[in-house]
Amino acid sequence: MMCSDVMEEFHRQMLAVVDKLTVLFLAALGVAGVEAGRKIVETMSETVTMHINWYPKCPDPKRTLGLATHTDSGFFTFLMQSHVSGLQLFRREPDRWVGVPPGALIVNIGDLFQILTNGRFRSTYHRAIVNRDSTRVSVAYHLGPPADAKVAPLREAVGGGKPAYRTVTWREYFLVRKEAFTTGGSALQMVSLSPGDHDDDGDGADQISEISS
Ligand SMILES: O=C(O)CCC(=O)C(=O)O
Ligand SMILES: [Fe+2]
Repeated sequence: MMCSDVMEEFHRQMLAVVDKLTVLFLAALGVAGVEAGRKIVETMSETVTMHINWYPKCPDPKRTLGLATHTDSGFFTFLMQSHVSGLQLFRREPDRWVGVPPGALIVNIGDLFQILTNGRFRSTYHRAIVNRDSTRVSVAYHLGPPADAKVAPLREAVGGGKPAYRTVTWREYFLVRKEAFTTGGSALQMVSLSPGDHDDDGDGADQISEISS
């Protein structure tokens, strides 16, 4: 079997999982009917990118990172990793880094899904550390909308309240993230409709990186 065949088969299988999972996420938010959910899922899986990350071993792992602290910007990411651990998730109360057991299949919520669900599902800060003795491989399957599709909080997620975020396209949101990256701010706060109210939208990756594991 050629590599492209394997990737296509993987993609086909992943879309089936995405379909099931998204319908469940949306049902939890009260999006009426499977059909309405399916429509959103279709938009959701229009931009798929797959990253294969390879982390070389490092003689002094404390002095570097394999992948710096970030949230994924799209809707969500499925992350598979080899038997070598390295992925860490940022958790609050108390602020700390939590290691993910090797071999676990991770589903990371991205920023656009946080916007779509009006903050009911929250994106996760994560990073990858390197290993002294072993190289590590991970496969990230990122899902997002077409670059110019408008993403706004779903009516069902807003309920009787107010939308917490303004409408953005992914293309536009990339620029906001770039600005946040250079200023050390939080991109989600920058598209928030009431910035002061979202303290848990993150302090920006720079500050979080300071917190030791
Ligand atoms: O290698 C990992 O475990 C993390 C990869 C990741 O966060 C990404 O590709 O966005
Ligand atoms: Fe990531």
